[in-house]
Amino acid sequence: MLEVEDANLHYGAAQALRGVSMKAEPAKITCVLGRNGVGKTSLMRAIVGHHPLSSGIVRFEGREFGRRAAYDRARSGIAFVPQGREIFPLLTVRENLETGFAPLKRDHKTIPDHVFELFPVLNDMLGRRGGDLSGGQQQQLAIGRALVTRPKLLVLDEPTEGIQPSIIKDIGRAIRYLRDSAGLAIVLVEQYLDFCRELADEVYIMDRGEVVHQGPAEDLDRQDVRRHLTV
Ligand SMILES: Nc1ncnc2c1ncn2[C@@H]1O[C@H](COP(=O)(O)OP(=O)(O)OP(=O)(O)O)[C@@H](O)[C@H]1O
Repeated sequence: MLEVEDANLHYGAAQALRGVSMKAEPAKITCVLGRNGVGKTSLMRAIVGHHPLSSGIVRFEGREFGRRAAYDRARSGIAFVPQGREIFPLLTVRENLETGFAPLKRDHKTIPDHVFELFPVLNDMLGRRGGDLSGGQQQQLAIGRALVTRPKLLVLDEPTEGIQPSIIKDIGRAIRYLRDSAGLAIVLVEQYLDFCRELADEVYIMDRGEVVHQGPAEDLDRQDVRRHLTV
């Protein structure tokens, strides 16, 4: 469904991705791991169209994206939950969710029921400002907003960062539901290894802009694989 082939990405003279290839499939969770600054966010930004590749291909459902803009990719069914959540602090929870309507056709502009089933707190707080929510609630809001766009592929960049354990569990349950019941393809960038091990089907490990390991989640128990993740 999603294929990245031989991706290179630069910030000026600095190269952040070096020949990266990866895939993500429907009803599977693909985890991207690696230490700080190895290029995980850059890869996600290239997939969703926030930063252009210098060379290489991003293909979704058989179509090459080339230089297509982020909103166009959202319309094709890609949703992004960015690192740091980026919710609108002065908009209400409802208004934040409704920003997800942007890529939808007029008669699809509704909030799907499963958003409130997965995250009941959002229903309880619809009239509250986004900035008044806790970090964990904001993360649930960011995921909810992404689901409003009715994605086929959900890209999550470190959704557990700075979040309390009970909400991490809720987020894990939601991600599993989205894979198993909604059949979404999920790409998950994570630093929290146990969360990844519990959820992932396929794992990619990056180091210095390159993919240094690819394999099933069980590989994370191998010492030669783990060494890529230790400081
Ligand atoms: N906008 C930018 N301009 C210049 N360099 C950048 C920019 N964004 C990232 N970089 C650099 O590119 C490299 C990869 O960064 P990236 O954020 O993709 O890594 P990461 O693996 O997601 O790290 P983290 O886990 O800290 O989020 C780093 O060396 C970083 O300093």
